[in-house]
Amino acid sequence: MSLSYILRTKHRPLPYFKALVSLCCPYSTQQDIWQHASSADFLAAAASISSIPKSKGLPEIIVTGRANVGKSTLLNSVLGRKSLLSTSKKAGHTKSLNFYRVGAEPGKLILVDAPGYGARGRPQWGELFDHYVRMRKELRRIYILFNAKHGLNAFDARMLSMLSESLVTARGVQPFTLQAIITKADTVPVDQLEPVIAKIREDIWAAAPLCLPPIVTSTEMSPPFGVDLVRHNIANACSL
Ligand SMILES: Nc1nc2c(ncn2[C@@H]2O[C@H](COP(=O)(O)OP(=O)(O)OP(=O)(O)O)[C@@H](O)[C@H]2O)c(=O)[nH]1
Ligand SMILES: [Mg+2]
Repeated sequence: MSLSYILRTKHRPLPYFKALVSLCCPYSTQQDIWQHASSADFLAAAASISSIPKSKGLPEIIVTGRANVGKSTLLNSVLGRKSLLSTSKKAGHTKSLNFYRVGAEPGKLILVDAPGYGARGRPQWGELFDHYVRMRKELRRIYILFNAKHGLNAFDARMLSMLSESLVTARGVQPFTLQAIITKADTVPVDQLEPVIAKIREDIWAAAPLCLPPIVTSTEMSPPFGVDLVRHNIANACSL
C-alpha cells in the first residue's frame, strides 16, 4: 500500500492509519516484535524429517553455516536472551532443527536454528536441512553465516551455489531469499576488517550473485554489533 494511496483514500479506518505509521517509521513498528522477544519460546526439535513440526502458518526464517560459526549465539542475541538456545565452543553442538516462536502466543514469526555443515557436519543433518528448505512454504529467508576470521571455504561455496539454485523456480518464482551474515567480527583486528569483509563479499558474489550482501556482526561486543540490523532484516523478510 503506497503512502499516496493512503492519503487519497477518503474513508480511513484503523488499518490505514496503522499502515501509515509503518510507512513513516517502519523501524519503530518493527521494534515492537522484538520488544516481545522475551516471550520467545522453544517450540520443537526435529532430528529427523518425520519429526519436523507442522507449520503454524507463521513466517519462518532459518540460519545455516559451518559448525561453530555462531548460528545459535546470534539467534540468542537477536532474541535478547543468554541461553534460550544452547551454544558451545565445540563444533557440531546443534544436532537438530530447533524451532522458536517469537512473540507471545500465537507468535509473530518462527526462527529455526540448524546444525552446521562442513567437516564437523553430518550427511543426515544436510538431508534434514534440504528437506525443510524444499518443502516449507512459510520459509521467507535463509541466513547463511560466515566467520570473519575464516572466510569462505569449499563447503561454503558449495552450499551457496546449491542454495542459489533453489532461489528461483523453473516458473521464475522466488520462494525465499538468501541473506549473508558475517559473524565474530571482533576476532579480526580493526585495521584488517575492511579488506577481510571485501574478500568475503567477493567470494559470496562469485558463488551466489543473488545472495543479499552480508551484515557484519559481533555478539561479543557490548552492545552486540549488527544485531539490530539483523532484527530489522528478519522483520522485513517476514513482512512485519
Ligand atoms: N568472539 C566471538 N565468539 C562468538 C561470537 N558468536 C559466537 N561465538 C562463539 O562461537 C562458539 C560457537 O557458537 P555457537 O553459537 O554454538 O555456534 P553454532 O554455529 O551454533 O555451532 P554448531 O551448533 O556447532 O553448528 C561459542 O563459543 C560462541 O561463544 C562472536 O560474535 N564473537
Ligand atoms: Mg548451534
